[in-house]
Amino acid sequence: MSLLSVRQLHVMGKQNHIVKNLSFEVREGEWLALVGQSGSGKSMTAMAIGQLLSPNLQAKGEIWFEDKNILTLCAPVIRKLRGKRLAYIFQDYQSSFTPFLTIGQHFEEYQRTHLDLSKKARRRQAVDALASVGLAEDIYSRYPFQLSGGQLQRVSISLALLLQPDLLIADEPTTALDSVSSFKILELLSRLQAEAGCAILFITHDLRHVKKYADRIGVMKDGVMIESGDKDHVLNHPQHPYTRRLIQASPSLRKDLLKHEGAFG
Ligand SMILES: Nc1ncnc2c1ncn2[C@@H]1O[C@H](COP(=O)(O)OP(=O)(O)OP(=O)(O)O)[C@@H](O)[C@H]1O
Repeated sequence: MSLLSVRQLHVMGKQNHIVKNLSFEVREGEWLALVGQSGSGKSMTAMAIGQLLSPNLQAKGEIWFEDKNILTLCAPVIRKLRGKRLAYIFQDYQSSFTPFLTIGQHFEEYQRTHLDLSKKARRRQAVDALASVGLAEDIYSRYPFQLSGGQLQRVSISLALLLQPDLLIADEPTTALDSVSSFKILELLSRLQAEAGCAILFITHDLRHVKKYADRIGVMKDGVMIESGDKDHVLNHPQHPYTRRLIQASPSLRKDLLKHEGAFG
């Protein structure tokens, strides 16, 4: 069943038309990857979904989250939705943290806004959340600058999943990490998704990252969705020359594509 339905979305600045007539759906519990090279409008699409666009940009169209058109919601309602049902993790996770607050204080802030729990229960919940992403209890008292990039991104995942959202929007969450940490973060996301049953809208410019985890893929170019479908279908039978070029840019994917075309072409 469809959880999020983006219909004829346009994102515009004063001088530029960034996202053009974009329509797609995210189904309950699925992993949908939005791919495309830098500047194709993936992040602006993600930001429009949570009404997080900067004030100089305007979104037009419809973004249905269950029975609500997000683009018509007022600020307090969208804030509530964003905290509870819809969560984000970003490539630039460092800036999601306040440098002078400990990790525990970040949890506290989030929990006080959205939950009614005792101090003891809040601490227990935070420590359990940290454990679920493989982090020990002592992280709770540390400051963000005392953690590695991989550890900090794990903390932001545990915060994002704390309220068991229905949709997690992950905007290039591994781009700033080395390849070992990236792999671990993707494995972690995949495990947590299976446990929590939430849907993931995963934004990346790297098709290799989606090969293993995504259910479906949407390919964006210059603000337009040029191709979408089941992951295996898109990767093995790309219809658009641009999708083909993206696949060919990765040696392992290119090999698979050639194998398929050899077998079926
Ligand atoms: N505040 C803004 N005002 C005007 N244009 C903007 C603004 N923010 C982004 N853009 C432009 O929108 C276009 C799409 O940017 P977006 O960040 O969505 O691309 P992307 O596909 O996510 O790329 P990347 O993979 O590099 O993150 C770019 O040309 C960018 O310069």
